[in-house]
Amino acid sequence: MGEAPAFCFDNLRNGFGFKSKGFETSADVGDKTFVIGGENNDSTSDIGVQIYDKSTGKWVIPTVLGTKPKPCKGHSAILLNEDRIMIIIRGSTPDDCIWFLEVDTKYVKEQKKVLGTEVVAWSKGVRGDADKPVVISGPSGVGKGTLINMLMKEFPSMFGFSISHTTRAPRCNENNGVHYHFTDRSVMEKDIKDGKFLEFASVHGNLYGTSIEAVEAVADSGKRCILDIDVQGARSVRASSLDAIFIFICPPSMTELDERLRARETETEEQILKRLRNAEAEIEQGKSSGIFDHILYNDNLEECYENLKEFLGLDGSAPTNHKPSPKGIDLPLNHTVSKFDNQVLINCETPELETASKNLILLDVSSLQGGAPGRTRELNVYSIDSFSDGLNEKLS
Ligand SMILES: Nc1ncnc2c1ncn2[C@@H]1O[C@H](COP(=O)(O)OP(=O)(O)OP(=O)(O)O)[C@@H](O)[C@H]1O
Ligand SMILES: Nc1nc2c(ncn2[C@@H]2O[C@H](COP(=O)(O)O)[C@@H](O)[C@H]2O)c(=O)[nH]1
Repeated sequence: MGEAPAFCFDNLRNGFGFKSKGFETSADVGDKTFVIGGENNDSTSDIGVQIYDKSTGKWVIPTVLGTKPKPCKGHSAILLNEDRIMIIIRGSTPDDCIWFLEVDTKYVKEQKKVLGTEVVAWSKGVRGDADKPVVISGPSGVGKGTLINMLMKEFPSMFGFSISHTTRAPRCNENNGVHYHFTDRSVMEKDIKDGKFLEFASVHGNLYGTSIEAVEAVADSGKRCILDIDVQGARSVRASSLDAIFIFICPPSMTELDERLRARETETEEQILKRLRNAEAEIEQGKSSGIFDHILYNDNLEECYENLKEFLGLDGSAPTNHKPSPKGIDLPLNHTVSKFDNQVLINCETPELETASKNLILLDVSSLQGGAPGRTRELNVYSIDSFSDGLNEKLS
C-alpha cells in the first residue's frame, strides 16, 4: 500500500526547467508523467493538465475533453488501474468532490486516434447507483417526442432532456436552446473534430449530434437524462461508456407512420418521402441490431406511454426521486491518500485536537461504471472511526 502526500508541491517541473506555480499533483503512466495543477493555495484556480513525455523530454499540452472540475482550492490525486487518475477536490460541494481524469482508457485511446493529439478526458464521479440515462430511438414521426414530452410533463423534477445540435432549420414552433441548438454545419463539424460530441450522425440529410455538455448539463441538474436520437446515434452511444438504457419505438405500420408524418405538417413532401424511406431501414435495425434493451409499439398513445413508464419503473404512484444527499468529503490541508487494491483511503489528520484524532475516509472503487464522456458512477464512500474497530458510516 503506497502512501502519497497530498497537496504536494511537486518539484518535477522545476527539475526539467519549468517554473512551478504551486499546488500540483502528478502521476506516471508508462513513459508519461501527467501533471495536474492549480496555481496556488490561497485562491481558487483551474485544474490544468500537462504531460511530460520522458521518451522525448518534451512537455505537451493535451486536448482536454469533458466538463472539467470547477476552480478549486486544491486537490489530491491517485492513479487507478494505470489508466485514470482519481482527483479529490478540496472545499467542494458534496456532489462535486470526486473527479476522474482518464489518461489511457479505451475512450482516450480512440480520441487520440481521431484527434491526432495527446488527449485526456474528465468525468465527474457519481456516488452510488445513479439512474442511467435513457436513449429513445425510432423512425421519424413514430411519436418519440410526444412520449418524451408526456414523461417530462408528468415527472418534471425527474427527467431532463438532452438538447441536441442540428444543422436543420428550425420549425416555426421550435426555439434555439430549447428544442435544439440550431447551428451551422462548419461550426458543428469543427466541434465534432474537437471532440465535443458524444455522438453525431447524418440523418435525413442534416447533421445531428449530442454534445457531451448537453448530457452533463442534465446530470448536473440532478435529473435523469433522456436522449432522442436516431439508430446510428444509439449505436454510437452503445459503444461509448455512457452506460444508458436503450428503447426503440416502433410504429404499428408504415401506413400509420406516413399518416402521422403528414398530419404533423412540418416537412415538405420530398422530406416526408425521404424520412419514410429511411424509416424502413431504421425499423429493421431497431428490431435486429441488438442495440436496444426494449422495443415499444406506439399504436395507442396512452397504452404506449403506460408501457414506457412501466419499463422505467414508474408505473406505480409517482416516485419522489429524493435520494438522500451524499455527505461531502471535508478535506483538511494535511492529509494523505493511499490505495490498496480497489480501495482508496484518505487519512485526514487534525493535529490541533488534543487527542490527535484521525478521520479516515474509505473510497471503494471496485464497482466503477461508465466514465468519460459522461459520468463515472458507483463510487462508494465510507467514513471510518479510527478509534473503534468497526466501520463505518456510508457517506453516499
Ligand atoms: N400513438 C399515436 N397515435 C396517433 N398519433 C400519434 C401517436 N403518437 C404520436 N402521434 C402524433 O404523430 C406525430 C409525430 O409524433 P412526434 O413528433 O412525437 O414523432 P417523433 O418520433 O418525435 O418524430 P421526429 O423523429 O421526426 O422528431 C405528432 O403529430 C404526434 O402528435
Ligand atoms: N444521432 C442523432 N439523432 C438525432 C439527434 N437529435 C435528433 N435526432 C434524430 O433526428 C431525427 C429527426 O429529427 P427531427 O427533429 O428533424 O424530426 C429523429 O429521428 C431524431 O431522433 C442527435 O443528437 N443525434
